[in-house]
Parts: sequence; C-alpha cells; structure tokens
Amino acid sequence: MPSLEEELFPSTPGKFKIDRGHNMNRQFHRCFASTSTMFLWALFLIALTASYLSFQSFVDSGSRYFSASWGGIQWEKQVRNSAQIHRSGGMSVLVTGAAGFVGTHVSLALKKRGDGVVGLDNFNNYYDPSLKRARNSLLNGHGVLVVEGDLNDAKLLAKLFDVVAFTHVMHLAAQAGVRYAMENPNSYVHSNIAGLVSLLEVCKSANPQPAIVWASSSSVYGLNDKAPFSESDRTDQPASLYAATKKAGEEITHTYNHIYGLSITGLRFFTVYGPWGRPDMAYFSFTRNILQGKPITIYRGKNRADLARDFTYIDDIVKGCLGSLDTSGKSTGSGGKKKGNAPYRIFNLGNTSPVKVPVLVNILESHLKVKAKRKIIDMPGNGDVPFTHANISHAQREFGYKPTTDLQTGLKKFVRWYLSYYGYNNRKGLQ
Ligand SMILES: O=C(O)[C@H]1O[C@H](OP(=O)(O)OP(=O)(O)OC[C@H]2O[C@@H](n3ccc(=O)[nH]c3=O)[C@H](O)[C@@H]2O)[C@H](O)[C@@H](O)[C@H]1O
Repeated sequence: MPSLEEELFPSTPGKFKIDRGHNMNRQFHRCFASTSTMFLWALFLIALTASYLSFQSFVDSGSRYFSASWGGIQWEKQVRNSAQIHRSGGMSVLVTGAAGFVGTHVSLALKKRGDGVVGLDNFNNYYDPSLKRARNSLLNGHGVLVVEGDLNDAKLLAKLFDVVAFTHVMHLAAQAGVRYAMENPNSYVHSNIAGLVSLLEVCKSANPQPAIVWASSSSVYGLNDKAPFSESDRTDQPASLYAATKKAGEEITHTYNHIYGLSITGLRFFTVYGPWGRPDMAYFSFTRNILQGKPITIYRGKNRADLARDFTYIDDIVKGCLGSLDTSGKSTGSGGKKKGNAPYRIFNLGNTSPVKVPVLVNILESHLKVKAKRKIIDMPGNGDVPFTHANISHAQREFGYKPTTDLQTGLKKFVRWYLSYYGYNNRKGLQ
C-alpha cells in the first residue's frame, strides 16, 4: 500500500489515484494537505516572480553605471572638482573629444590658465586607443577628468549639464580623416551629424545655455580653387563624405543659433599637426614608416602636380580655440526658448603658407636623419583635394589670431615628441 507522501507526491504521474472508499478523516487530511501545498507553491511562485522583477529593475537602473562607468555621488563630485574655476572671470568648459589630439591640448591650456574643464570622449578605436589613454593620463595629472561616453548618449549629456552649469562647450569630438570616409561612412554620420545634434539638443535646453565653439574643417572648401580660401567663398562642392558632414554641421549649428539663440562659433582647422598628434595623418605615418625603413606613398595631383597643405601647428590652433572661446559672446535662450539673437561665427584657423607634400617629407628626413623610401602615385579618387590655403584675416581681426610656427620648427617639435614617446627602438633594423 502506498504511503500518504507517495500518494501526494507520486514519483510517476500514473501512480496518483483517487481512492473514493477512504474515510472522512483521511479525505480531510488529503484535502488540507493538498490545499496547503498549493498555497506553499503559490507563495513560492510569487516570491520567485517578485525577486526576478526586482533583480531586473536593479540591473536596468544599474546597467549604465556598469557599462558606461558614470553616475553616483562620488562621480558627480569628481565632475564638479574638474569644472571648478580658479581665476576671476574664468569659464567652465565641457570639452568633447578631450582625449583626442586637439582636445588634449585645448583642455590643458584651459586648465593651466585657471578655467574649469570637464572632458568627454568615447575612446573609440579609429586609431590606437592606447595613445588616447596616454593623453588621458596626462590630462588626469593636470586635474582634468575625462568622462568616458558617447555624444549620442543624451542621458549622460543631460546629467553632465545637471551637475555643472557649463558656460562654454568646446566641441571637438568627431570622426576625422578624409579618406577613411569611403571605408566607414556610417561612423561619420554617427559622430559628425547625429552626435552633433544630440549635443545641440542638450545645450539648447540647458539653463543657462552655454556658448558653443566647434571644429569644422578646411575640407568644406572642397573643389573651390580660389586661393587663399576665405570664409565667404563657396563651400557647396565637398570632395569627401567627411567634408560633407562638416559642411552639414555648419548648417545644423546655424539652425540652432537661429531657432534657440545658441552662440555658435565654427572653426575651419587646416591640417593640424604636432606632438600627441593623430597616427592616421600623413606627417605621423610617414615618420613611423621612415624610421622603420618602410616605403611611404606620396600622392600626386593632375598633370603630375604636387599636392600642398596649409599645415598648421597645434599651439597656433590652441590659441585660436581660446581666442574663440573668449570672444564667443553669450547664448540668449534658456530652457529651449530663444530670447534674442546670438552670435553665429565661422573662422579659418590655418597657417597661411601651403607646403608641398614632398617638401614635408624632406623636412622629416632632415629631422630624422633617415632617407625616406618614396613611392609616388597619382592621387586616387578618395576625397583628397589638391591644395589648401587659409585666409585668416577674419580671425586676426576678431581675436588677434596670428600663427607663429612654421612647418620646419613644428615638425622638429613633433619628431622630438615622437622619439621620446615611442623610443628609439623604432630605428632598429635600419642601415
Ligand atoms: O584640414 C582638414 O580639415 C583636414 O586635415 C587633415 O586631412 P588632410 O589634409 O588630408 O591631412 P593628411 O591625411 O595628413 O594628408 C596630408 C597630405 O598628405 C597626402 N598624403 C596622405 C597620405 C598618404 O599616404 N600620402 C599622401 O601623399 C594627402 O593627399 C594630403 O595632401 C585631417 O586628417 C582631416 O581630419 C581634416 O581635419
């Protein structure tokens, strides 16, 4: 005869059978036992569901802290400290792309003169992220916090503006590079269009609204052949998707200036170079290849003409950025409402003296004391333009912009930095 336990919890489904001939006592017992078991099961299921739901909500609310590493009282304190102003009349600046080449130099210069600086950077792997991490360490050593996050993370941007009433935004985060746009077009849309709009949305709603200075590019002149390039020249013939997204940025920022009263300054940078630079740029990759004994490819334009660039040294660009911030004027709106017209400006920041690419290589050879293995090919149709040449009189008038470093001097400083950063080991194996 099966035991009660066996009857209630049969080991196989077929074992459980109802015996109608049992006495009332046993019926009552069975009934009671089965009700209480069901009750216990129900309780167990409710508890299981409740704990699952609360775990889910914990994971949801906490995920941004785990994945994006921002938020919390301690983090807010660090952000406030970094934004602290240490001079009278100083500004608190959100620098996007702070671990980038120009971003690092501008952040350091602002911090050194007593302004508050908070950096934002997504540390993407467009080029060696360890260089960005090294720049980040340099910034941390000077009291600049760089928050790791993407421009498209609207919650993060809003949080930053909750914590600090930024007076200015120096927007340098972007997908750079002219030729890479053919390989990865969407990254240009993600950063230079969607990211820009995401940032402007937060800035327009901020109270007070910050003034915005941002990096456009000399590439917007595209196929324009009137030299030198002036801000009023046509910019409706871009030669690359990169240029097109920068041109779109100029139009988009104009809209936000017009509708919301944001003060906007766009800076058209001309081929910026120097210490802590970008490894994807020609002067940097040529240096690496020359030291490693590898060939370098030099592009040549129509009718075998050399290409030329108005190479601009980083310290001159930094002066231009700070001059722009200092003269930006105020945004007029607040909380998404325009209260009057605000400045909308565009400046060329170049060097005013284009240098042919083969001459750049001559200078590198003399500083490195190594001969380059030159491979000269016709310029592929990849977005390059034959030459750039800045007219800087507008920036000169507005804030006294005056570049002072020629390519010979600037590349000497770059080579010195390159060798100290990467060491002389790169020269191993050379004759
Ligand atoms: O002013 C800008 O707005 C842009 O400047 C920069 O673009 P570019 O002026 O194209 O600089 P960079 O690549 O150093 O090529 C320099 C020269 O070397 C030639 N070049 C290049 C590579 C190569 O292998 N061979 C070669 O001859 C090449 O044909 C060119 O003539 C920034 O990268 C860009 O992000 C943007 O900021």
